[in-house]
Amino acid sequence: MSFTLENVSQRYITDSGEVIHALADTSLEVPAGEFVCVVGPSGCGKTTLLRILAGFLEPTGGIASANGQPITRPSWERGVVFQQANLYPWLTVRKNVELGLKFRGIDASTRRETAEQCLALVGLGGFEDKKTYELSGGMQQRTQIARVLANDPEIILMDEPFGALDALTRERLQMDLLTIARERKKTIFFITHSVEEAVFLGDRVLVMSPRPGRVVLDEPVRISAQYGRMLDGKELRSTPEFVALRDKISDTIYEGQAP
Ligand SMILES: Nc1ncnc2c1ncn2[C@@H]1O[C@H](COP(=O)(O)OP(=O)(O)OP(=O)(O)O)[C@@H](O)[C@H]1O
Repeated sequence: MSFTLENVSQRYITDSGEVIHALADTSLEVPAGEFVCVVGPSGCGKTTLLRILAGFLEPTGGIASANGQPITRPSWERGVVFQQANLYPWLTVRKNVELGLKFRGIDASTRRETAEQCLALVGLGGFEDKKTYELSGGMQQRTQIARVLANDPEIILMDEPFGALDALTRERLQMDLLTIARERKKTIFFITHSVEEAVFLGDRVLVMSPRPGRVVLDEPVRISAQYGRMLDGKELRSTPEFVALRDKISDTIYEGQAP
């Protein structure tokens, strides 16, 4: 599923009446199956953009569409993964993953089978009957990803999903996410504060300016697609292409900041 933004902008009005211009006119076309990473300084409107795409927020200007249809509400076709897993602690891992399917009225045996498949896909086969508080942070994040995958969304919107994880767990999850994105042909919109993560994962990296945010660099990347099967993560991060892209993107972010 593709998505587009046509002159999308966002102004918030705070409780004290202040108008915050969070997002300037932003236009973007993302074809089905593309992995787009978004980086930019804190407060530049990345999460605002994700909330608009998720259908949590109607933009104050412009139109956001998925497959040509205006986005007006949340939909299971657009799954959202947050920095915190937000799992239900009183439910097992399996029941957490089944929840969206249950809300959609899917029968119990299909739910069970789908949950098992998705948990196996994120490397949590055998953990189905654990309570979520028995899991590590990385395993909770895997469960959250399985919960989204269970709905088989065509677009996955991810807001710093690995930001709270230690470096090793983060790298493992990055590799697994790349495999899932390729095998399941998902369109992914991935927000991160890490330029390295963006270059590693993305087919394309968008850099946003400080508030009001707009896209100041739209860079094709495809490092993992090019080298992913030949090199391990560490080797890949030291290729000249990787280093050059990382520096270009970092420089663009820093150039946009006030001195
Ligand atoms: N509901 C709201 N009401 C008022 N202002 C808001 C609201 N939500 C966000 N903002 C403001 O809009 C701007 C953009 O916020 P947003 O969360 O989209 O940025 P971000 O790039 O995701 O930031 P970060 O990288 O720190 O998570 C910020 O200045 C924020 O304070």
